[in-house]
Amino acid sequence: MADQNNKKVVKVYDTEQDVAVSLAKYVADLSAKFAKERGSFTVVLSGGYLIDNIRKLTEPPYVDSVEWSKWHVFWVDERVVPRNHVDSNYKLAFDGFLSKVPIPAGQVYAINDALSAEGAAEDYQTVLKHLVDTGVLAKSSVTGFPKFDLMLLGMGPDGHVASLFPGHPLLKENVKWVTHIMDSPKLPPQRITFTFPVINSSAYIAMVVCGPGEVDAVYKALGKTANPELLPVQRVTPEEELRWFLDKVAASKLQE
Ligand SMILES: O=C1O[C@H](COP(=O)(O)O)[C@@H](O)[C@H](O)[C@H]1O
Repeated sequence: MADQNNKKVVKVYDTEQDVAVSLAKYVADLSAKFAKERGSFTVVLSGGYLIDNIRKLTEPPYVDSVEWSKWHVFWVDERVVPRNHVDSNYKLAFDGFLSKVPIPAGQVYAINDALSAEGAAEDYQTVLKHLVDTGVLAKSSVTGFPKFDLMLLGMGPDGHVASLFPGHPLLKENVKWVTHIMDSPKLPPQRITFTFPVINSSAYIAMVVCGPGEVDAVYKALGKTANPELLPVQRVTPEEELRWFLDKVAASKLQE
C-alpha cells in the first residue's frame, strides 16, 4: 500500500523474521545513499523491541558491507536512569546492536545520565545544535529543525511514539528540539524525548510494529475507520517517507 500524498508506505510481511530481513535491507540502502550524498548517515533509534527488529544488520552481509564509519547514532527518547540500568534505551541498543557493529564510539550520542531530566534534555539539544553547526546533522530547509536521515521507531499499544503519549501536553511542543517528561504513563516516569517538529523534520522514518500487542493501535492508525482523536503515531509525517513495517499479526485487523 503506498500513499503518494503523505509519502506513507505500508508493508505487511508474513513473519517478524521477514520484517527483520526487509528492514535490514532498507536501512543498509539508506546508509549507502546518505554516505554517498552527504558523507555521513544520521540514524535515530528508539527503545522497545525495535532493537531486536534490526538484529539482521549485525549479521552478514550487512555487518561487513555497511559503511559503519559514516554512522552517527542518536536516541529519539531515553529514560532518566543510569546507562547500565535495565530500563536504559542506551543499554538496550548497546547490548543488542551497537556492541556488534564497528560504529566509532565518538559518533554514538548517548543522553547524559548524570543530569536531571530537564538538564539532560537541554544538554542533548545543545549537542544536536553543535552537530548542525558543524554540518554532521542536516537542517530542514522547510522547518529549520534538525533533519535526521533516518529514524527507526516503534509504537506502544496506546499509539505512543518516542515518549510522546496520547493526550499529553508535550504533543503540542513546537519550539524545543528535545524536551522532558516527569509523568510518563509508561514507567519509568522521567524521560527525555525528541519533539514532533524534530521527528517530522527527518527525511525517512521506519515505523516497525510486530506481534499482538499493538493490533488495535495499528488498526486505529491505519484502518479505514476514522479515529476522532489522533494517536501520537498518526502525527508522524517525515519529509520524505514514512514506511510501516508490520508483520501479519500486527496487521491482522487491517485485513478483516
Ligand atoms: O517506552 C518506550 O516505548 C516505545 C514503544 O516500545 P515497544 O516496547 O512497544 O516497542 C519505544 O519506541 C520508546 O523508545 C520507549 O522509550
